[in-house]
Amino acid sequence: MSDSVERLYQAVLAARDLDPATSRTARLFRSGSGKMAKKLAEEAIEVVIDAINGDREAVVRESADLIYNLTVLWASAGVRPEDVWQEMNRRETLLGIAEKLPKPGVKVAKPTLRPARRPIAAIEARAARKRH
Ligand SMILES: N=c1c2ncn([C@@H]3O[C@H](COP(=O)(O)OP(=O)(O)OP(=O)(O)O)[C@@H](O)[C@H]3O)c2ncn1[C@@H]1O[C@H](COP(=O)(O)O)[C@@H](O)[C@H]1O
Repeated sequence: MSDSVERLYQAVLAARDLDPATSRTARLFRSGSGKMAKKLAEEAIEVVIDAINGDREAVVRESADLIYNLTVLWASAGVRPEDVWQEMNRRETLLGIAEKLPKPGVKVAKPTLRPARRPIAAIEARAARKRH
């Protein structure tokens, strides 16, 4: 996924200064971050509505629009996809460590004590007695 988002991000950067008459992206950049944020929010709401309605195909289509509008807003805010991947990696590492630690307030069960094993020497002595 990150590869196609990278390519889309580069395409958005390349379209930023094109003729607004032919490029939706250039139009969005002319309109400013308020309009970009509004488009992103609209697409997010469309995804939510389609998911609630159980329209899987529409969720896929609207998700692609959502990601496009997200990359436009990133480009406008000076955020690069790799900045987001880095943050995701940081969380993955952090949560990966956190998963291994006991959660605060959760009591860790004490290991149950097993009955002591009979000494091996005693077993060997019994085996020796049987042989005689
Ligand atoms: N990936 C996309 C992309 N995804 C979605 N969209 C557009 O965003 C629209 C979704 O918004 P809406 O549903 O609001 O569509 P609308 O009703 O026509 O909305 P308005 O923008 O007219 O208000 C879709 O219909 C697409 O036209 C995209 N527009 C452009 N790109 C890519 O962006 C790059 C630059 O393209 P241009 O903007 O055409 O220069 C190219 O690589 C394109 O492939």
